Amino acid sequence: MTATEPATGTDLLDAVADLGAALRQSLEASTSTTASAAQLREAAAGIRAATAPLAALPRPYDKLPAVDDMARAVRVFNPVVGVGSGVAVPLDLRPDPAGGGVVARAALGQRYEGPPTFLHGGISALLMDQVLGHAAIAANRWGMTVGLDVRYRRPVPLHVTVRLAGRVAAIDGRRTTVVGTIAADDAPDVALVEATAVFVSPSPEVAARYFAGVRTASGEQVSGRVGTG
Ligand SMILES: CCCCCCCCCCCCCCCC(=O)SCCNC(=O)CCNC(=O)[C@H](O)C(C)(C)COP(=O)(O)OP(=O)(O)OC[C@H]1O[C@@H](n2cnc3c(N)ncnc32)[C@H](O)[C@@H]1OP(=O)(O)O
Repeated sequence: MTATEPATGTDLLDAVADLGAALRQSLEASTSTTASAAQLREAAAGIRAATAPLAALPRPYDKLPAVDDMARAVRVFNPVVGVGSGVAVPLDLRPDPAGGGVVARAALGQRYEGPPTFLHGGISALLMDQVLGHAAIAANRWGMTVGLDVRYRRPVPLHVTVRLAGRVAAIDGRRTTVVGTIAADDAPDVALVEATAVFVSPSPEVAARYFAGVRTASGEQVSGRVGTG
């Protein structure tokens, strides 16, 4: 393929993922380097120069990326699971083979630091919101978060593989209650973080109002089957 040909499905997705990985490497390096002021300025100039051509081709925020796949809950720029996102881990959530729910493993880097050497508590909450949301979707219960309760039992160490898991605990009308944990992968029964979230499926009228203007890349309306991730 030449540079002037439009990128197609897989090629575009590969490129989105490649740029996402480069952005994450850049963020991780920028938060864990001892480079001099001159080296930092040189890096900043290079990043700005690389960004300019992207910024010149903006996508309206109510038009979904061409490589999103709403039917499979794939959102490439989601800030937790999106392969194209610089801020995402990205978590690779899978069905939990132990039964019910979803699970992911990840070692979290310096860019998510809160207390020195430990994960920021707000990041734990973000990760749990997403993990529990996917557990709801895995049970065919998509909804928007209306409540998220997070208990921090022990700090989550950086650079150590942790296990993030969630499973549906209760269903009541449009409400789905989901519970989950973050734990060291080698001690999965000792929760460092415990979370409970309530997701509510918007009524059709509310969903239509919220998402009426949202379109897929090919111009189809996604109202009523849109996700929030
Ligand atoms: C097809 C798949 C595509 C997938 C695609 C990929 C997606 C992949 C990502 C997934 C993972 C995302 C994870 C991040 C998810 C966010 O980040 S969501 C963003 C943050 N949340 C919000 O902005 C939600 C704000 N809240 C609202 O807009 C409205 O409350 C809602 C949720 C639309 C509900 O409004 P509504 O439809 O008018 O419902 P309403 O009648 O008020 O309440 C319905 C029921 O829920 C109850 N309820 C309401 N609030 C609460 C509450 N706080 N506590 C308990 N119960 C409550 C009500 O009491 C009522 O109960 P009943 O009376 O029926 O017994």
